[in-house]
Amino acid sequence: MVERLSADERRAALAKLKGWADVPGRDAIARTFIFKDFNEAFGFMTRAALVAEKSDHHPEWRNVYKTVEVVLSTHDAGGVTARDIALAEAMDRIAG
Ligand SMILES: C[C@H](O)[C@H](O)[C@H]1CNC2=NC(N)=NC(=O)C2=N1
Repeated sequence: MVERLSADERRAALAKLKGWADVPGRDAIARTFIFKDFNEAFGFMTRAALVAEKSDHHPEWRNVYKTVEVVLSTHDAGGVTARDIALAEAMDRIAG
């Protein structure tokens, strides 16, 4: 059973990530990615989806043209866990 991060652990994790922030009123983190065009945005989502599937940990995301809004939280734990941080790191790497 993966455990929710404490507030301190989450703050430290956010400091390591690029452009992720707490979601007000919810135990989740979010980042909005803006790409050159839809092709780049969807390519990002395709690569991130493969990582999500491989790690069995999936994002909540919304894509409008070149923008991808991502929210990460571990549903089974009811909040942010190490799995969310790992997926956020992977997304940051994919987005470059
Ligand atoms: C059965 C499957 O392993 C679980 O439902 C996984 C799938 N992907 C998941 N993704 C996220 N974000 N949180 C989960 O708790 C979760 N659980």
